[in-house]
Amino acid sequence: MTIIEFDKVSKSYEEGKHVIKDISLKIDEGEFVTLVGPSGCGKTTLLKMINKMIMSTSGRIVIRDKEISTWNTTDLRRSIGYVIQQVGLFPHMTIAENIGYVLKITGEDKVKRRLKALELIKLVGLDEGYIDKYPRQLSGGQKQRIGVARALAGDPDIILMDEPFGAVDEIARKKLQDEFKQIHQKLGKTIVFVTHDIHEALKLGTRIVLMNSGRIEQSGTDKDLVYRPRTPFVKDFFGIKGYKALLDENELQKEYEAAILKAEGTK
Ligand SMILES: Nc1ncnc2c1ncn2[C@@H]1O[C@H](COP(=O)(O)OP(=O)(O)OP(=O)(O)O)[C@@H](O)[C@H]1O
Repeated sequence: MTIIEFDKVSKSYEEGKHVIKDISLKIDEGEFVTLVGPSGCGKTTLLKMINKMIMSTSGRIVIRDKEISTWNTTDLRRSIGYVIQQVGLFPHMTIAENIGYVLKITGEDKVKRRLKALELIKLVGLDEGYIDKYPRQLSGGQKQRIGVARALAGDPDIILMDEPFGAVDEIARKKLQDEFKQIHQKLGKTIVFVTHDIHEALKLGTRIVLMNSGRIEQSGTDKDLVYRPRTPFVKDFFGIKGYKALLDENELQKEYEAAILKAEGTK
């Protein structure tokens, strides 16, 4: 069932200069949609229109069967998790308090908030011992995990993520991706995830939406985009990186071993 719908949506920040151009897109419940494309193509603008952080200039946006202008902004935002690159944890609050913040606003008692924080900290792969620490005592990757836990605290059915793993190192990033993919499979939330990283987009998305200058160039599965590109732009964008991303770890290992054997044979 459709949970987010864009119907001929456009956006201009300056008169006559559209950064989103007539986009129509339907996202079903439980989908993991990655928005990918070159810098400035409009990914963040499109994402922020879902929780009313940016208003469209024309067209219709429908969230859970309700036209966006009829949503109370606070209600809408509380029902949608939001994770960005700089998670912005409150420095003077413990991790438990940070995770439980939304629940505090909605009136949950302290015991329930702590139980929820404990459940979520484990879900995002951290030891429960971290619960009484402060953000400054955590690494960048750990802070991102708390950002994810906090976004899940209010049990939203939609989660928006804008380059959430962009600032962490390569190894931590890969681990976060693997774990977050599992969390999605387990919880079945609808995720809209902005990234400029081809590998990340293909690995995480059940559907990948490639944007180009404010339009959708192609939308489909990883195989659709890499093996069946509809335009030269799609083909060029994914290129060899796309093929590599679709090879699984075993195939990559085999490729690597074959390259070594070949190199040794030519010594
Ligand atoms: N508040 C704003 N005022 C004017 N122009 C803006 C504003 N925000 C974004 N833009 C412009 O709109 C276009 C799309 O920006 P957006 O941030 O949505 O792109 P993006 O694909 O997310 O880029 P990136 O990958 O670099 O973050 C860009 O040309 C940008 O300069």
